[in-house]
Amino acid sequence: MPEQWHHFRYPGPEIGHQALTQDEIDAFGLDRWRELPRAQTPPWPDPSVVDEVASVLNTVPPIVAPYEVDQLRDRLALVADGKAFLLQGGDCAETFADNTESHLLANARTLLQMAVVLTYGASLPVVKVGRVAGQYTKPRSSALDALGLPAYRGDMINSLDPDPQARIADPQRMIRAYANASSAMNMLRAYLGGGMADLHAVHDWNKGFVRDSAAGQRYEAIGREIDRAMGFMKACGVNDDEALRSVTLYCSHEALALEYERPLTRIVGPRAYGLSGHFLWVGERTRQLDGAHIDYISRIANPIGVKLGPTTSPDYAIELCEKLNPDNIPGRLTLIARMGNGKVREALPAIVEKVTASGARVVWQCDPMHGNTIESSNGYKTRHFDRIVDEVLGYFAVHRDLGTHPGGLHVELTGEDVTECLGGAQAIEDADLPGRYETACDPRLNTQQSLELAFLVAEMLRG
Ligand SMILES: O=C[C@H](O)[C@H](O)COP(=O)(O)O
Ligand SMILES: C=C(OP(=O)(O)O)C(=O)O
Repeated sequence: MPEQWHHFRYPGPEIGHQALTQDEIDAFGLDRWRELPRAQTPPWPDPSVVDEVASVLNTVPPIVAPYEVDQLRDRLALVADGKAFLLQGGDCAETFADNTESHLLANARTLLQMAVVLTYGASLPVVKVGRVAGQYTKPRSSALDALGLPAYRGDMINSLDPDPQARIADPQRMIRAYANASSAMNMLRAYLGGGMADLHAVHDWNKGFVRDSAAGQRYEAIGREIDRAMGFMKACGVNDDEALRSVTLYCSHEALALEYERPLTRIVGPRAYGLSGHFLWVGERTRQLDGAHIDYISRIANPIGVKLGPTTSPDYAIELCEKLNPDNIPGRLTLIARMGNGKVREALPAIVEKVTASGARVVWQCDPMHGNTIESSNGYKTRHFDRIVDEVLGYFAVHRDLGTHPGGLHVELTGEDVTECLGGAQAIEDADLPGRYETACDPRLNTQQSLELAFLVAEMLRG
């Protein structure tokens, strides 16, 4: 492993305790993005307020710790090597109003249930990453919404309220986003390390409206098998395995508002870490090779991801690997295919083939959501479960044909009983969408649909 990737373990030089000269700081190039072309820049009305906010964010304690970031990169290295699976999911757009204990726990429970289904079904360790504690920005296709108002760009930037004043980008929202992200992470760490994720409690995650569904019943059956296996282990004298009692849930979000990311980036020892989250990704609309976002993520030590839409060329993917992972560190780079079910079978193979032939060690991940967005007959932005499943099937088929590891799944989901995506065992139809359509941006899978998908993926991994 190259020297600069050696782990940075506590106790080591602590954040903020290093006396670096300005030249030494500049050498990290963390502000180079400011001179580069940039898509989806938040329309801040007054740059001086952005600077004031940055000076606050510069000194706050970070949301995650460098050693956790290193640990996630190591776990993702196992995924790159085909020895683990990456499950990433959560809200499309987190909101301040929904940053509640019940919402966070519902989402975490859904991820835990999916992870149990995958771990049990596929006998593979599952690395769990939430779209949580920072997923407060959204890239938009258009600067104006259907009402002609400035588009909602995520709670970190403006408000969802359909009011011209509320839609003005407000830099102070970055401080609220930071506060909400820190409290979310604080609560999740406490619950997941403190008994909620104990495998002895698998049945407790299967709550009310899910328990009675077909997916919930199937899950209960796995829960009973796990109970039996734990009883067996106990009888054998294996009683207190920490791995069965707590779970590490890493947090992730799109690195879109660089005015937020930069002050939360800290130089620790020989490297810079983006400490707003463990895993940061760059989206389909901001992945220009010479653009600001790719430059920023190239300079931090975090595990990072880039979304790849159907127009991605194999050459672009190679250049991306060279730029973002020149040392070819496994676990550093995740390539997230979001091609659409109609395109994945034709667009993905050449990319996987070329990247594999180059020797680049990446994590492959499938986002079956973002290429499958449609408008329902009654005007809702939605996705059909069948198309989501079909993209996952296509993605697995591509990897099976090429002998590569279909390393992970990236989905927008919620632990609430929403009606945002069509289909699934509940057979949600257009007319059902208004019932509980609560997302601030894109439609999410509800818990039952999420579990159904997890069962399908587990079967494919086993196969
Ligand atoms: O979540 C992803 C994007 O922000 C979203 O799909 C863009 O949505 P829009 O096309 O409604 O702007
Ligand atoms: C905007 C997103 O995805 P994409 O960049 O793939 O459209 C997202 O994942 O929130």
